[in-house]
Amino acid sequence: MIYPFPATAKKLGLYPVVDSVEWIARLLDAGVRTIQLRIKDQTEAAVENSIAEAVALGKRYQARLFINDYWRLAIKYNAYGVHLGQEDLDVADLDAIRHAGLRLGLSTHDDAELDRALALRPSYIALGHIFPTQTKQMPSDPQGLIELKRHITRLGDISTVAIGGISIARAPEVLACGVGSIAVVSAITQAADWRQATQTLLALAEPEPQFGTEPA
Ligand SMILES: Cc1ncc(COP(=O)(O)OP(=O)(O)O)c(N)n1
Ligand SMILES: Cc1nc(C(=O)O)sc1CCOP(=O)(O)O
Ligand SMILES: [Mg+2]
Repeated sequence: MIYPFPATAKKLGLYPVVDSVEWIARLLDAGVRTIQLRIKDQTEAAVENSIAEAVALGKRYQARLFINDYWRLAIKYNAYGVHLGQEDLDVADLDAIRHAGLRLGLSTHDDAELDRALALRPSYIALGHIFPTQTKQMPSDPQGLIELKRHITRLGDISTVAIGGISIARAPEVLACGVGSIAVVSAITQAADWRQATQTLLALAEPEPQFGTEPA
């Protein structure tokens, strides 16, 4: 029997994905309460301090801080959660993450990946990439809104996150598909005015109330 990962809010709201502790600090201060530290292709030694600081900030702001990829360090510093992609799944120790009580978010890009993710009973499922993105080279085509809606319908009560090419202009149509969260990189980090962009996206995404009111 596969035991589920701890639940998170069904609607995680605005979910910025950023590559530094500086971004984590400024976005938590701006009111963001779901966020991911995504540092790519470094040694564990090189990212350890950043992960420790990000987790401490997440706790100080009572935010949902997910660590991308570096699941061992996420366990070591007791992060709120870990985000893993399909390739990460081939090497990560999911039992260790589950036993440590961390939430797990999983990337998916098509029905086969969705089947695999569902079987693992994660805390949320990310659906990407919805639109073309300049932030990451993607091996697949964008899924678009019709596929997003189909996946959301299939996923029912599971917490869902849409990612990939989501701008302020496109956020309303993505949210209208019923997804619980919009994950964004460039819409905030490349914005002419990141504070204004963050406030606009926070208002659009309307997250649920914070800790204490969500499922254990
Ligand atoms: C919320 C969210 N969704 C998808 C991803 C992508 O994760 P992954 O497929 O593991 O790719 P990398 O981010 O590791 O390049 C994500 N990070 N966050
Ligand atoms: C990190 C990442 N993962 C994706 C996926 O589809 O799995 S798309 C993506 C990049 C998203 O950046 P932006 O908001 O700038 O398009
Ligand atoms: Mg990954």
